Amino acid sequence: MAAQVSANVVKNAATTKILAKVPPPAFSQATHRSRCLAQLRSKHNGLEKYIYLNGLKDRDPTLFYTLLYDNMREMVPILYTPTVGDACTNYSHIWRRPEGMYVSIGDKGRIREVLSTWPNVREGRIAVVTDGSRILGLGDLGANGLPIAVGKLDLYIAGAGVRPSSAVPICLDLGTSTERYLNDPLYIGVRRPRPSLEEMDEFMDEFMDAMKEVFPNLLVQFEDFSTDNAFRYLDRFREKYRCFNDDIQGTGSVVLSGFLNAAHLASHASGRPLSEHRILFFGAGSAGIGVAKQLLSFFKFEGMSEADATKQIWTVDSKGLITADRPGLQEHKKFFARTDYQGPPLTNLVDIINHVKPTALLGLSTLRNAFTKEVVEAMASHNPRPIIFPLSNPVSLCEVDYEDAINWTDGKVIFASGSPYKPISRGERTFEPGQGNNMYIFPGIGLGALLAKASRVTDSMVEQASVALASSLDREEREAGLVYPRLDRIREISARIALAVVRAAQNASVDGVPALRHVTDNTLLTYIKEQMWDPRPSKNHL
Ligand SMILES: NC(=O)C1=CN([C@@H]2O[C@H](COP(=O)(O)OP(=O)(O)OC[C@H]3O[C@@H](n4cnc5c(N)ncnc54)[C@H](O)[C@@H]3O)[C@@H](O)[C@H]2O)C=CC1
Ligand SMILES: CC(=O)C(=O)O
Ligand SMILES: [Mg+2]
Repeated sequence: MAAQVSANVVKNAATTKILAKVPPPAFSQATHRSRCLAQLRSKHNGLEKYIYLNGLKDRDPTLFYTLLYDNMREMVPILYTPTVGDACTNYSHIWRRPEGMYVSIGDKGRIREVLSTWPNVREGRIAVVTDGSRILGLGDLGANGLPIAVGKLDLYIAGAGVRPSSAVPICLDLGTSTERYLNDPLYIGVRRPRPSLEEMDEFMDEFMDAMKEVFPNLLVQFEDFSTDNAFRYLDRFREKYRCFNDDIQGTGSVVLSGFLNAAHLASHASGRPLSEHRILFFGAGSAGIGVAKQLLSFFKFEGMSEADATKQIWTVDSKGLITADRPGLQEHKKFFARTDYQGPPLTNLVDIINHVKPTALLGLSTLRNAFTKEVVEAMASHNPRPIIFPLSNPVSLCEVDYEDAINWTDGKVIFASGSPYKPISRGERTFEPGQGNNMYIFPGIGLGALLAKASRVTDSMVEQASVALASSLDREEREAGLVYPRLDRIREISARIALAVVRAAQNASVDGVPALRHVTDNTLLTYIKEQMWDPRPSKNHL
């Protein structure tokens, strides 16, 4: 693309200065892609790589997305977790150019006007919206949270074929409670504490109303709101607008999917039925409780009632095992609070494991190395193949490193982490970790919801997305004992998830394209794939 543009310039202008910008005669796109990869690999750390890629996207978006498409395993950990965490933390310092929209608390009363400044509002299809109050597990980063929205949208573009011009990254700049940013002369956001709940509710009501008016075809993905607000705004808006919360629903869906595959492997080893799985959640925030609620579907698939399914789940927060008799328990923790434990508070994780005897331990706590050797060994003492999913992001907050989990279980662990780990070789064997990250699911949910023109995102759409992901492993991946498919296949997988989401929307009568109801699954899948934007120049751009 750069070569074509420059060639046109040469035709129309005869100045040596412009001629000097023409690529060399032997220029080829293929060589240039290799050159860009070499430049990327020459950078010394993740943040430098992030800055390089960010510049490349600005200079030549088609080249950037082609490279991303062809090098998902290498580039996703830079543009997304873990490195996007560094990018967010340091965003005010590495900022180069506007790459998304800020809607500030000062814009209250004129949000519609602000949103209308976005170019091509009619093309807007997916907005990832964060208020920066809980970016990954890194806390309140305020206006520095924008790169998480940009990174998620890059996954929509590369992983589900959403057109770049349809992607709308938004950071709500509402202040921050992080002193260090308020005192940083380079801080990019408004310098004020976060608003009261009342003021925030007014802002959010106006924002969502304006979004619908300005971007009539948009799906809103709420991302990385602090836990209370994540639940509150999902409840408040889910029936009224086409929206979902990625940390609650996307994470729930992706973990249900990995758990479906993991539970089969574990039950095969133990000989115990699927209905007897016992799941312990370490961390009971928006992600922990969102996943726990979604895992009720696992027991439901085994024919159990919701009440019986709830008994198979235990939750732990910073004060220990969550029991119903704990004074002042937050609303979102009540559903799974245990009523069958009366002893002194259980605060030590090994004691809790020995009490619960879980088959699975899921970490969504933001507590680095919380799954110590003793914890992992306790899990292995109760299970021939313990399921251990340390899901906190980025890697610096992960509950246990893959290598430790392998060593401490003698390779028996069934493992998936939120951020990526590399495979580990032991003699003849190679152990390959799963990545239990909502990045596998939200591109497909978004694509399906858009193509169905769904008026809202139902629980059944989220659940069916999960089932589609779980069943998307190919034979080689199953034989390798994986619980998630490999990232290189994300487009194929997103198309299958989108198919399941369209069907679920139709079954729930929230779809808006009657013609798609009567086509076969094969025809629908072909249609979905045809709609996916492909950055590679030789492909059809729809
Ligand atoms: N893998 C994935 O796809 C996703 C991962 N996450 C990760 O999940 C983590 C949690 O996110 P949220 O639920 O929104 O955060 P949160 O801050 O609301 O929840 C954290 C939970 O961990 C508990 N916790 C903190 N310290 C603890 C300790 N010492 N012992 C026991 N429990 C402790 C807290 O009490 C709270 O219940 C983050 O690191 C986030 O990156 C979130 C969404 C998706
Ligand atoms: C993956 C993700 O959404 C999170 O860590 O918040
Ligand atoms: Mg998130």
